[in-house]
Amino acid sequence: MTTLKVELGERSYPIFIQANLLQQPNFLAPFLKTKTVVVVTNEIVEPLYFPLLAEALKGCQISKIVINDGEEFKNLQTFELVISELLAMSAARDTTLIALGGGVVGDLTGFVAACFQRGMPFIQIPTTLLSQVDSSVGGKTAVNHPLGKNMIGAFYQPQAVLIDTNTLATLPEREFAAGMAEVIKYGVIYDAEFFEWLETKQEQIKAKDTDVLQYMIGRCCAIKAEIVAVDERESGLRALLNLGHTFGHAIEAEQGYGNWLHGEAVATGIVLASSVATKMDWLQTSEFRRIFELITSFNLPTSAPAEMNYDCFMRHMRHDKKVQAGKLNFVIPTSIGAAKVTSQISEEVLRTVLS
Ligand SMILES: NC(=O)c1ccc[n+]([C@@H]2O[C@H](COP(=O)([O-])OP(=O)(O)OC[C@H]3O[C@@H](n4cnc5c(N)ncnc54)[C@H](O)[C@@H]3O)[C@@H](O)[C@H]2O)c1
Ligand SMILES: O=C(O)C(=O)C[C@@H](O)[C@H](O)[C@H](O)COP(=O)(O)O
Ligand SMILES: [Zn+2]
Repeated sequence: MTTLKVELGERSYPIFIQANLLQQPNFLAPFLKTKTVVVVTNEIVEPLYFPLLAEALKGCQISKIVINDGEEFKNLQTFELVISELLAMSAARDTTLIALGGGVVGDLTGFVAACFQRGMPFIQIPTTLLSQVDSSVGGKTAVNHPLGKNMIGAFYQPQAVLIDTNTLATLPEREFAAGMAEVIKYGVIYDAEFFEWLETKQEQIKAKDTDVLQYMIGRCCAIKAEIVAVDERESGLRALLNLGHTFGHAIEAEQGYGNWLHGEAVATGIVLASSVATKMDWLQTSEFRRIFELITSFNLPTSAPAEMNYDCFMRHMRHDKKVQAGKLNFVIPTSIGAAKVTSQISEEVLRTVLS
């Protein structure tokens, strides 16, 4: 078992990572305020993992809310639907919400928890690689708006993050690869040694070696916990976690949140940001190549949809949350293991990279 902690004073919480965690007796009990629990999940995950969770919650009064599957359902309509179901079942402020699923279920459930009666406790049980390494940790909760990704949300931390790596056994390969984009991100922005480790462990990662996955997920959660503890609300350091997202979110919004997966858009965004960095002479070409090669080795896309030109990107990117005083800020790698946030990118370079 890997145990980590997100240090946020009285809002601190643990992260547990273990194969078969869902089958450990009483693994949830310490984090429940009362014995009334509502599990939010989706139509794909529910038949796979709700029965195990229900077994672990024996003795509690359990209800479940099953939402539609897909990023296009991470919106205000689903938010309202979940709130209405909570009201219909007379959920109260001390009911615990449990998010069982990927980042869509986690982000939406967290936002519901932040808003329902102005805040109720929630627990993250992430079941995709992406949600285990990134979205379940750190308290960014949100839904999308047609005009912009994660435009409506709150910073709201869970009571605990409980990761059963065995759930990855049923995850489609394309979804696993999408999660690898966020994994690679941590190496690029923060940890050169981890990036090198990823380069050498590609085969074991693809083979889903249990120990290798446990270490990889643990390292990502540890980096994220460290960053969030320093800068919970993204006034500085935390913005680095947004590497690739300014371009990536533009791709997702342009596609109407279908077609491209979040991780795929982020992978392409990382390549675009790295390309900007080399053109501005901030990143060596040899390092650009290593980033590009690691991303392509997991079959992730590296170029934006052909129909998206500079103007199209700019139209979406003006809604980016890192806009300050009307200026767009980009996260740009400066070497493997380090990145900076800057608005000082020439229009010419941006036009070249986005054309
Ligand atoms: N809050 C944050 O800090 C943060 C960080 C990164 C990403 N995100 C958000 O996370 C979302 C992406 O998350 P995601 O990649 O997990 O997508 P997702 O939640 O859509 O899950 C991907 C697919 O896998 C299915 N699935 C989930 N677990 C499964 C399992 N164990 N076996 C089989 N199928 C399974 C889902 O039903 C879905 O079809 C995006 O909305 C993104 O914006 C948030
Ligand atoms: O936790 C963070 O901070 C991140 O930026 C992690 C990202 O991987 C994630 O996709 C996040 O939801 C993006 O946040 P946003 O503020 O750009 O909507
Ligand atoms: Zn992301």
